[in-house]
Amino acid sequence: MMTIDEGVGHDVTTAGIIVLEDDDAVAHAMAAWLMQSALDKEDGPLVLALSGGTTPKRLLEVMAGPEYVARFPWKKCQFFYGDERHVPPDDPDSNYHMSCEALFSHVPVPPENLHPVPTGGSPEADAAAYEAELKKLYGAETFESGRPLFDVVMLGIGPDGHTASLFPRQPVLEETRRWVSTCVPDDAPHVRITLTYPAIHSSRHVVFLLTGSEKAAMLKRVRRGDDASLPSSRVTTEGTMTFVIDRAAAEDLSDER
Ligand SMILES: O=C(O)[C@H](O)[C@@H](O)[C@H](O)[C@H](O)COP(=O)(O)O
Repeated sequence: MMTIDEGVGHDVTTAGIIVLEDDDAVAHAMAAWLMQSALDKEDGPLVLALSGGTTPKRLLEVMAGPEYVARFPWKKCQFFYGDERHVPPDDPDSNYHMSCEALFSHVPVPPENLHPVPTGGSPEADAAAYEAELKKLYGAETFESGRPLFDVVMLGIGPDGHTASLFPRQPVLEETRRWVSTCVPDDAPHVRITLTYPAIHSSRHVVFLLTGSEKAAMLKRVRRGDDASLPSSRVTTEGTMTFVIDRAAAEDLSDER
């Protein structure tokens, strides 16, 4: 798989940051990199964990464009979700719903390549079912280092420093065994189902997508890495971690680059 800076056509700094002009540039660069990675992959499908949120939505919309409909190897890609709200799949708050509206209802992806988080049972049972689905794909009950579950895990960062549905102060942050867990945020609606830190760790690439000046201060805090109460700052991967951001989100990082 090509490195992200080759794919995006910009240098990644030693700190693992790529700064592009604006949210549109971020979306287009990520879409191009994902397509090339999927085309290049020879040893099985490209396995993605998608994120909810506004920046990924723009990326998915770009991937619904004619060039991607025609050239993206849809059959070669397995689409999972980093987290989900425990709501029906047609709920406006569902990440699956958002991804279908933005992308999947417009492209020739085989339905069996879409892996929405189940939300029809209890949150605990649905989390366990999603974990079982991931274990089936992986072909083992425990992670082996050097054999990542995901090719790419896409993440955002929320205003309280959460990522996926790993929210501050929640027990899920201490999970070491489960791959998928529930999370009940203090002040966000809906029970969530989320990948845990160990599942995110089993990846070739973790990519944080951040755009807009409202992300700048939190990004600086996360990048400082000295505040373990911010869930985003505790994400690790056995592969590479890259922040693909726009100028506005980068405005507080001048001392880092
Ligand atoms: O919303 C979700 O489904 C994700 O759980 C969440 O982690 C999201 O990625 C961040 O809150 C950033 O969201 P924005 O990109 O919309 O700011």
